[in-house]
Amino acid sequence: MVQQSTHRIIFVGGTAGCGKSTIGELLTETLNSQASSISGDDNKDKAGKSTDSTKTSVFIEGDKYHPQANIEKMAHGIPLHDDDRWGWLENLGNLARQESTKYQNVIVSCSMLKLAYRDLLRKTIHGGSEDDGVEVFMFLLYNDYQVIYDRMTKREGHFMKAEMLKSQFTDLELPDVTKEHNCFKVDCNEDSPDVITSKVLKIMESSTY
Ligand SMILES: Nc1ncnc2c1ncn2[C@@H]1O[C@H](COP(=O)(O)OP(=O)(O)O)[C@@H](O)[C@H]1O
Ligand SMILES: O=C(O)[C@H](O)[C@@H](O)[C@H](O)[C@H](O)COP(=O)(O)O
Repeated sequence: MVQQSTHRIIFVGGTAGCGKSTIGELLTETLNSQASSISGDDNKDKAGKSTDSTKTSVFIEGDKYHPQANIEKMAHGIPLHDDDRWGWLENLGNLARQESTKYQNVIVSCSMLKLAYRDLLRKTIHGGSEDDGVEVFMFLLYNDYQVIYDRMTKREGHFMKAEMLKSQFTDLELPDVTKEHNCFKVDCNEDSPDVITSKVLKIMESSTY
């Protein structure tokens, strides 16, 4: 079990369109609701969401932190290269670390397709020491190409178009949990966001600290 005093940084990753934002947001809301029902603090807004004063978890949408040049590249259908990604990943790692001093759980959506990207995130967060009271979890949401492609063609107003999905699958390096601590592939199939979020929570619950 994760110790109560441990702050968690939970990355939700995978290819474009796999559901990072959807699951990241739902996971954050679920953790906030759990915390407010445990504390008996029922400060909810009209939509039933936890209010700021009760929040123990925060969501960071990784796409919001891309430099403009990256957004323009992707919007023009040009896949990013490693050199476009290092600075973005480092910023996200630093931001997550910073937020973890304020929140019990920091949830970050970030594709982190390659092992080297995940290594950089872990290194940025922990520096030299992993014994720093911050536990990093990484989840790579996985679904069949066609399922994601179809969803992306229906998604409106996003800079990333479905045609970019091929290059995302080419870059994708799925994790092997025996080699990457606390890094898990989550098979999404046709599961609903609620079911996927429960899977993620269950994995964290059963992981040892
Ligand atoms: N489990 C799911 N079942 C059905 N549709 C989903 C599911 N997860 C996400 N979606 C839909 O798929 C699209 C892509 O999801 P999104 O969260 O934006 O992915 P990402 O952040 O990984 O690019 C959105 O239109 C979203 O509503
Ligand atoms: O919502 C999406 O479609 C994705 O999140 C998408 O925006 C993309 O995956 C990365 O943010 C770009 O970076 P990568 O090329 O490193 O995935």
